[in-house]
Amino acid sequence: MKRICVLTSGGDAPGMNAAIRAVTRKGIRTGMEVYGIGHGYKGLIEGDIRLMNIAHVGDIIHRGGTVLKTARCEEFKTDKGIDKAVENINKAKLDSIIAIGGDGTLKGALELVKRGINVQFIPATIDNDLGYCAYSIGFDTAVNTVVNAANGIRETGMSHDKTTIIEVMGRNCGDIALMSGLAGGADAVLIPEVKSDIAKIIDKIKEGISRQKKNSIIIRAEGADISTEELTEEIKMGIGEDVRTVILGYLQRGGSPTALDRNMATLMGSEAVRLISEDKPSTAIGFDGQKVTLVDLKIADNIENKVRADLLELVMTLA
Ligand SMILES: Nc1ncnc2c1ncn2[C@@H]1O[C@H](COP(=O)(O)OP(=O)(O)OP(=O)(O)O)[C@@H](O)[C@H]1O
Ligand SMILES: O=P(O)(O)OC[C@H]1O[C@](O)(CO)[C@@H](O)[C@@H]1O
Ligand SMILES: [Mg+2]
Repeated sequence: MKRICVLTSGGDAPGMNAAIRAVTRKGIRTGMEVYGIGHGYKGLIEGDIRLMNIAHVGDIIHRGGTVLKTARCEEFKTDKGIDKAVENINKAKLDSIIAIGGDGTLKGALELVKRGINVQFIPATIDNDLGYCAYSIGFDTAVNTVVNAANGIRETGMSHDKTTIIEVMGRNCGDIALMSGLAGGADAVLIPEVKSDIAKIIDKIKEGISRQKKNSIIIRAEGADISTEELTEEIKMGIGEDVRTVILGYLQRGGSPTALDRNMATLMGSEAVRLISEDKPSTAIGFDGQKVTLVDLKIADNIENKVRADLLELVMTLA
């Protein structure tokens, strides 16, 4: 009987629970013993390893967050920390680890692989910043959350003739800003990957004002090259009108996962168990829009993430 374990690491992402459910239930029903690790790599170091059963993952498919809990664990970035984790993995006689998280979690998984542990990686981060795959679990829910917020902001902005700057998450990746800007009909989007052209944005908003459109929406990714405060000041001065600012923050990480995120999580979780049952090497699992994709885990970490920068122009053309 194979003994496998599942953990969630880094920021939580909507859909992580659906992935935990798929891994646990498919694992058990394939004849495996499935263990859950609490608080990601921290739990591996501390030996927080518990046996899961079918009921443990009941009623979670629709919930955001992660029932296994998650953490950012600095100790796991040290040899001492990783060695302790490997010791616990061997002590518990675990055949394979299923790690669910973002780019940092992938780096951590690579360290385990270097020490001879079999790891199946499932991408789950609202940032969508993993270069080896087109999509990460949680991104769709986060974008929908931003778009819903932008809808409300648009209504009050329209009523008061106000321009609003919305700051969104994404760390060094502009995908949340770009895709929510496109879906929310924003007037301009600022992302970390592209130098911001404030004069162009001001001209665009002024053009709107000249045709009586006084409620523009600008979406700024948190990693963009100008701060929200500076941007607000510059736009205020440039258009000669008051500007409001909304920082969406953690609400982008919570919320019930969309059907897309649940299904991605379910398919990838199921695939991870299949790979282990067939004794496959460590793999980074992904999705290309239609089907699950597989990349050698050692290669996955070196694939650079590319942003659809051309969409910035499209946002402004359509505004
Ligand atoms: N270079 C590394 N070596 C070993 N472990 C790492 C490395 N980088 C990150 N990790 C581990 O992975 C954990 C999660 O990484 P990080 O905090 O970057 O989040 P993430 O997985 O990228 O998710 P998100 O970006 O969505 O929050 C870290 O706290 C650390 O324990
Ligand atoms: O949870 P923390 O440590 O505040 O991290 C926030 C970061 O995590 C993310 O929400 C991803 O999980 C990023 O978008 C953001 O930069
Ligand atoms: Mg990350």
